[in-house]
Amino acid sequence: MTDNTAPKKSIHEFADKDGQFRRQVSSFRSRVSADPNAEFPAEADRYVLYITLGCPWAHRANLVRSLKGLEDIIQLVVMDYTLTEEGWVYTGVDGTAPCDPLYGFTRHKDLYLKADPSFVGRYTVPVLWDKKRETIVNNESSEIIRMFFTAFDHLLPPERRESAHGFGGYYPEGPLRGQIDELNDWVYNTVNNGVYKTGFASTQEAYENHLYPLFASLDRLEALLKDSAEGGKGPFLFGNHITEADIRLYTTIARFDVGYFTLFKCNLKMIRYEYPHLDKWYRRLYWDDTALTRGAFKKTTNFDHIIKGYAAALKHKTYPRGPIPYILPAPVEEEY
Ligand SMILES: N[C@@H](CCC(=O)N[C@@H](CS)C(=O)NCC(=O)O)C(=O)O
Repeated sequence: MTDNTAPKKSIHEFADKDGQFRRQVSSFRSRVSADPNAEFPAEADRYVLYITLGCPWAHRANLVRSLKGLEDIIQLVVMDYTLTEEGWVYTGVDGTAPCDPLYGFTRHKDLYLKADPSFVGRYTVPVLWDKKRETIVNNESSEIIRMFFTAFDHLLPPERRESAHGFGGYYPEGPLRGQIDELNDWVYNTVNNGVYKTGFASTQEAYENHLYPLFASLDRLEALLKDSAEGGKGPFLFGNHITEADIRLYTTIARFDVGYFTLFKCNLKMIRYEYPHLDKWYRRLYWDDTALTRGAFKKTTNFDHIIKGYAAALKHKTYPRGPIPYILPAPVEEEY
């Protein structure tokens, strides 16, 4: 039997031998907890979030950190957007950190090896680091955002606590939770990770096998948002409130026209021209600066790092300058 997942010669060789891209399973899976006696209790100035601004998975964590107003509680470290043969590195380019502020490392790899000298695998972002125990708590974005939703709530003003929002929370208890999970599941497989399976495919067959399901899912999301808006349910995926499903979809849609369409050949349709409801949903989130988001979507979206990061990952010598503008203006009231 062929071992499709055998070690690769280059860090930039993303597809396995059969032409398919398979995402590595995250290794550090502990949780920060509100319980003061837990192994990783939620405390101010104890945890550090390591990211690059190009990465959509890291973006999820950065976005929820901002949405929740955890900026003064969880430290943020931003690395260079260029994936090198050594993995993510520190260079200080374009406003990124010159080196790791805790240990002076110049490679992200060294943080993984500090946590576990025997670690083998890809040195991914995001990473949530514990300064006290000097180890990685978790490197799986879907779990980091769930911790951020609730674990630090006792350190936040009452209106920012998940419990204050009842059924309007990001991942509320009750019937909506199952619906969010269900949507997350197909969106992850065909959209969030679907763009990677399409863009990193190294055979025509693998590319096409993921391209069509990706656009079928975008069509499905467009229909869902159209129904929701026309049925008066509200502008978001589950009505009037932003949920985890909006957050997880946003970081992919923000990269679509500027990165996946151009560089990953996900180019059957553009969000801005062919998906009016999806585009309106996206623009509403990005441009919002009300108390609902306090500008968190725009603040955490860096198109320059996204475009340059994807071009570098594919080893392109140039990066695309279009489409201009990177995002269309905020929707006006008549559009709602
Ligand atoms: N399952 C992880 C995936 C994270 C991931 O794959 N991050 C990419 C950047 S977009 C990475 O760090 N890649 C480095 C590499 O592949 O060497 C999560 O959602 O947190």
